[in-house]
Amino acid sequence: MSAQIITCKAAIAWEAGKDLVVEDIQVLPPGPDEVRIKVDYTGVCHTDAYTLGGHDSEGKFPCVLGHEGGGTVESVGDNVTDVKVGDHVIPLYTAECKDCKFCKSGKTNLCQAVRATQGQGVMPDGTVRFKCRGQDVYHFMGCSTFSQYTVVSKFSVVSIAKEANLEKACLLGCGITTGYGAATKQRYIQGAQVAIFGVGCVGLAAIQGARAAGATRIIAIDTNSKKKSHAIHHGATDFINPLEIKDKSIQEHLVEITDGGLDYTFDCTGNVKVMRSALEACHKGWGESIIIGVAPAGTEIATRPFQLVTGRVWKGSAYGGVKGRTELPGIVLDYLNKKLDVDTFHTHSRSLKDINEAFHDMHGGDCIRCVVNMK
Ligand SMILES: NC(=O)C1=CN([C@@H]2O[C@H](COP(=O)(O)OP(=O)(O)OC[C@H]3O[C@@H](n4cnc5c(N)ncnc54)[C@H](OP(=O)(O)O)[C@@H]3O)[C@@H](O)[C@H]2O)C=CC1
Ligand SMILES: N[C@@H](CCC(=O)N[C@@H](CSC=O)C(=O)NCC(=O)O)C(=O)O
Ligand SMILES: [Zn+2]
Ligand SMILES: [Zn+2]
Repeated sequence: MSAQIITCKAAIAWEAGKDLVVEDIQVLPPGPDEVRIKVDYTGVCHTDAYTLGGHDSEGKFPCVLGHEGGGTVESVGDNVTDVKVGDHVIPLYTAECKDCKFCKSGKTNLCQAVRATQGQGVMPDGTVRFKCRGQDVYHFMGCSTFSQYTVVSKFSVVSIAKEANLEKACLLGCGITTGYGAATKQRYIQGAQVAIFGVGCVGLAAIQGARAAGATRIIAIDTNSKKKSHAIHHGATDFINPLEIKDKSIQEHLVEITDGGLDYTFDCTGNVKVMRSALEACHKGWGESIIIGVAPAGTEIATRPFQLVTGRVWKGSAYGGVKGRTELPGIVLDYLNKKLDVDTFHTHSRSLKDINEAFHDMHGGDCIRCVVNMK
């Protein structure tokens, strides 16, 4: 029997800068290369707030935000073979087609098969699967997990072990995998001195990745001293609140205490001034700074070119460099085998009707991740 339109609840972002509105939405059946998912849980990431705040140059409204979900496959299109009805799945905002130039390069996880339409808020055929009050509603990051049901491309979803609790595993859809992957994928991190700027969900996961990969000194830097205990729990050896450093910049302080600078630094704030500090805290000749944070539209990074001439490297990472369909099931197994701590990132819970409170939680200073129960 072919799939029908589903009417369910979703949190609609009608316009930038306004609260989400939870109301009925119609979710169309999946196309031949698509998967319809019953979303069980979703995290709320800083990037959702960034787009809702009007800072995303790709932001399209009205839309269904959310990209850190876990759910169950409800129906699949005729050409879908890798996931089946009833599977537990994670939607992937970084798709993996396994066939494009990017996927086949072996150099990047940035599959381009659906990226152009994803950025326009539509499915690969150029149309949407959401309607509300008779109006088309855009998709977001190819996931739109703030709806009880969503439709994604078959390249943007992966099945995971059913033993993994989706209330926790949903966080592997973005924040944890992003930080953990970005650190573990650095080639020479074993024995390295590392600094992580911003220790929210992404930064804490980067600390955990650096520890797992054998970094010997891991310096956590955050303007919120309440993050210190979380940072130490995940493996930081030092915690610095940059607001407490007087008479010198944080990068000067870091260069001093590390005998010339860090081997690796990670920006997990999205603040372009912090990105500069992170680059300039790197060791001359070889230090590498990885930008993970997403900066507001219109902002730009700056440093003296001499910083790069003298051997520091500035680069970036999306979704931790992880290829979702190939690698995420193994990361979920690491979680199940207790090699990766996921549970302690889940500090707050909300129901769908209270989803706006999850955004307030995020800015409250004591929240790592708020998980929304979509039932
Ligand atoms: N590249 C990618 O694939 C991804 C990027 N991101 C981006 O990564 C960034 C981090 O995300 P997330 O962990 O969810 O965000 P959080 O807001 O949870 O964490 C950021 C942390 O940085 C702190 N901070 C703010 N300003 C400074 C500063 N000047 N110096 C040091 N610390 C500071 C914040 O403190 P306070 O709480 O006081 O504000 C907070 O503790 C965001 O920009 C997000 O959009 C997220 C996921 C994937
Ligand atoms: N749309 C923005 C850029 C937003 C961005 O950089 N997104 C990250 C993921 S953030 C997750 O929480 C990312 O993966 N970027 C790579 C990509 O292909 O989008 C803009 O237009 O600036
Ligand atoms: Zn995110
Ligand atoms: Zn691809």
